[in-house]
Amino acid sequence: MKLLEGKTVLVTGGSTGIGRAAAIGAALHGADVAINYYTRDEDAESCVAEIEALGQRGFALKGDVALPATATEFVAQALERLGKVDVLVSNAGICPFHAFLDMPVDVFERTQQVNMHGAYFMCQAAARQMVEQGHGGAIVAVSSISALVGGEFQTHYTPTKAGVHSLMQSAAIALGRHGIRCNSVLPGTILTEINKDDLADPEKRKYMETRVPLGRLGVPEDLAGPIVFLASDMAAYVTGAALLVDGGMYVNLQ
Ligand SMILES: NC(=O)C1=CN([C@@H]2O[C@H](COP(=O)(O)OP(=O)(O)OC[C@H]3O[C@@H](n4cnc5c(N)ncnc54)[C@H](O)[C@@H]3O)[C@@H](O)[C@H]2O)C=CC1
Ligand SMILES: C[C@H](O)[C@@H]1OC(=O)[C@H](O)[C@@H]1O
Repeated sequence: MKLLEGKTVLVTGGSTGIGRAAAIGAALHGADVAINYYTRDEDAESCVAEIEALGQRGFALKGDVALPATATEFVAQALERLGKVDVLVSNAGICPFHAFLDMPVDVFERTQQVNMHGAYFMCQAAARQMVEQGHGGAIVAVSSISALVGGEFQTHYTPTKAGVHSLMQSAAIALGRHGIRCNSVLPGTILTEINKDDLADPEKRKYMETRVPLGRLGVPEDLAGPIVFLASDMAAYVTGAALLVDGGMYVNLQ
């Protein structure tokens, strides 16, 4: 069964990793898909090629989510090229691992701007369009297990993920009357570009694997099903919710 037949889905940071898996997952479920991305044109082009190979329409638009204008332009282009906006997957994010005591101000500020401001502007722009269309919609934000637990080298990052989680809760209230549902997924440790260097240390990787009751780290495709589900009408009465997708890592105390 295709869960997103006839829908138009927008994905930020859709060229690699979790965003790409969500974009392809949405296309597999019958959606036309627009992706935003920031670097590496070839990754974005190959993602669009995969979407089109599945028989769906797709396009990629380069832009920095930290800037409000990127959000308005992304939504405007989606409207012009795909006709409407039904779903936003707010996924773009960075995690430049760094110690707390000597955190450079620019690394701290950029992490807030991309992860938190970016999610806010994108969700607001998509929601404005959904309200204008008048037939509801769904927003799925990629938060993190890090919204709930800390990380020594993520003191600038974890508050942004708690912020995204909180944004979905408040937006669910603000947008419920318009039939727009807002939920978040909370991935555990998923093997992507964002943690390639951090997990290059075999000891660290082994340790992270042992934390997961299901016995392995995640792959981007592990997020596709939960994101498609929350975006779809199967989740018609789900809003303000947060879904851990972590192989059980969060509950693994001992
Ligand atoms: N990989 C993991 O273990 C986890 C990742 N996440 C979150 O998942 C999201 C996606 O990350 P991954 O797929 O893991 O890594 P990734 O590095 O493969 O993907 C990040 C995506 O965001 C885009 N991006 C980065 N800065 C941007 C900007 N300023 N404007 C527009 N796009 C920008 C990149 O181009 C890329 O497409 C992030 O929000 C991250 O915080 C959450 C929990 C765990
Ligand atoms: C980038 C990290 O590996 C990843 O980011 C998160 O949000 C997870 O908590 C992991 O630490």
